[in-house]
Amino acid sequence: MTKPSIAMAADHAGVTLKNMLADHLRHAGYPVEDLGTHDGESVDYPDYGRALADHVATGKAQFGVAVCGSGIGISIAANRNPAVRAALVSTAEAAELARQHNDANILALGARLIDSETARACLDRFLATAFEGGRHARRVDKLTGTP
Ligand SMILES: O=C(CO)[C@H](O)[C@H](O)[C@H](O)COP(=O)(O)O
Repeated sequence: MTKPSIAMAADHAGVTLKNMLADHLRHAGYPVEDLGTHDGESVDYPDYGRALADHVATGKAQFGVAVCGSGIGISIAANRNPAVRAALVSTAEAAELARQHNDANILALGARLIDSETARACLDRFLATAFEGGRHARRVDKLTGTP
């Protein structure tokens, strides 16, 4: 089965975790596009959150992974795009619910608040879980103003 394409972005605080997760995904056979940042030089998370959101919203990638120190700033930035549902999670259960109930299209992680094994588990569960639809579709539609 064809694997969905994944775009990834991080600020300086998230670059190490982002790179580790990109390697993990490539090893598992996912097409991955890395939108940066690429080193530890201080950068601004809104720039990366916005670029990732644009990428997902325009269909260049099916899903996104956003990482900053807490995951908060970059998820706020990504969620300013109305086509994006970025979910900041710290457990695999939350990652599963983000897909099942919210049809989240970006997974956000806080590199300073989560260990790499848990982050990998969150990502794997996120990508393995389908949107349930049904009553959840009505609610997701309301997020974008669809009657
Ligand atoms: O947006 C954040 C906080 O909600 C992220 O954790 C950033 O990565 C963080 O603010 C960066 O902080 P730094 O002191 O400039 O490394």
